[in-house]
Amino acid sequence: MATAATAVPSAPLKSQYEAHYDPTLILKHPEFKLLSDDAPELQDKNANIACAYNPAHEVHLMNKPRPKVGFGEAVVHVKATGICGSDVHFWKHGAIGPTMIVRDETGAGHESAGEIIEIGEGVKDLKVGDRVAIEAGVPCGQADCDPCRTGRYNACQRVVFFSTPPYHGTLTRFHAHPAAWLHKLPDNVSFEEGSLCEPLAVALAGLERAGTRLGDPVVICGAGPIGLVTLLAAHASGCTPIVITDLVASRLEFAKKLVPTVKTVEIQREWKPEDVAEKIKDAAGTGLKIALECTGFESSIRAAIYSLLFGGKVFVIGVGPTEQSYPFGYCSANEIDLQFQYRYANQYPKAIRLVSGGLINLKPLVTHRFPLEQAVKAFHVAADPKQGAIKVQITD
Ligand SMILES: NC(=O)c1ccc[n+]([C@@H]2O[C@H](COP(=O)([O-])OP(=O)(O)OC[C@H]3O[C@@H](n4cnc5c(N)ncnc54)[C@H](O)[C@@H]3O)[C@@H](O)[C@H]2O)c1
Ligand SMILES: OC[C@H](O)C(O)[C@@H](O)CO
Ligand SMILES: [Zn+2]
Ligand SMILES: [Zn+2]
Repeated sequence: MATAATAVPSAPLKSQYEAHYDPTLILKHPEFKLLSDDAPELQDKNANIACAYNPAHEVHLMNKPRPKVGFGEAVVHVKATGICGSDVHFWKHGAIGPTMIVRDETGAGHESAGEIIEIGEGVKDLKVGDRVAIEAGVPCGQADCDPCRTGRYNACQRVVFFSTPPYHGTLTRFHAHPAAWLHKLPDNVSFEEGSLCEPLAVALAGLERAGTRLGDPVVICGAGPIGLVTLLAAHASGCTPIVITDLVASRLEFAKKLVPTVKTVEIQREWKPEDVAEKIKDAAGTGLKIALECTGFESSIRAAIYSLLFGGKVFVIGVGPTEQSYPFGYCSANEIDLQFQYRYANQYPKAIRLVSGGLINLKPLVTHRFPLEQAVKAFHVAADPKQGAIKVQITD
């Protein structure tokens, strides 16, 4: 497989930033403006409408200049974008961890797919009209970058991850992207499914690094979108039995509809992790080898630790607070491995093959759809637990 280092076009890094990715250039651009509810741009299908959040915890539509295609790039008409929990988190809380901080207007969205409408010089494998999934993280691909050189490009320190501050996201009508990070969609994979390949890529990266195998008994902690795509992927890869936990009954019911054989554990907040672990073990009916942790909460990670056999592995996909504590003595005496996932590398082609080949059906995950002009409404639905949304999609 080609590594990131060979796949990235050889345009100088600085010019890539200058061309499209420097948010200060976009914000200072005369065409950039926030849109009122009656703005004429909302009626104009050529306007590059985007959805943005800011440090005042507002979410609104903005108009961005239409991107010009650069060397090795394509302009994509974005047709479908899913709202990720991190989009909502950036809007509501203004930061994720100590480094990703919303300091200005920041365009949302990194789960997108669309149609190519313009091709830049030097692009050989794609053409106008191609349908593509957008891999939102664009690593530097430079020879002096060890993660890029060795194919673990999710660790690239110079990555431009669209929608993570300071970079605007792909929840916009027109988006210029390096062609090397666009993945062609087969005819039987819809734009919505293409956009859902992003959370699927997270789950696949987790399963790959967790080392799950055919017949492995596993528990998935948390039945949010990430837990649910992890469930679909674990099921497709032959894990059995699969137990899934959540605090919310409706999410477990959703999991059961996706994979009827899954065993569910509805956790009560007052239960101690050791008690949760007993319920998980009871539900499994057999010793568990791997926990795929999809909440990031300490109590859930602790429960996962206690639920496994000697030599088991807790694989943490969830993102939690900067500091947490774990039962060291228990992990040590029971050889429990603890492992983590940060985004993904080399997963999009696999995700697309799995969807196209019929092994993973992502369609049922979409519970709500809104047109681009109503993206703000979509954000409010995604952020309100009472609405029962799993994946909110914005289409154009
Ligand atoms: N590693 C990565 O690269 C990566 C990428 C995307 C998302 N994530 C993280 O994955 C996690 C899940 O994302 P999501 O979009 O599904 O979030 P979500 O908040 O929609 O879902 C989390 C689910 O966990 C449940 N939950 C909370 N506490 C629990 C507990 N103690 N036990 C069992 N279930 C519990 C919630 O009820 C909810 O249904 C988040 O932490 C997110 O930041 C990580
Ligand atoms: O799916 C990718 C994740 O949402 C991102 O890593 C985000 O959480 C921070 O940039
Ligand atoms: Zn995300
Ligand atoms: Zn790099």
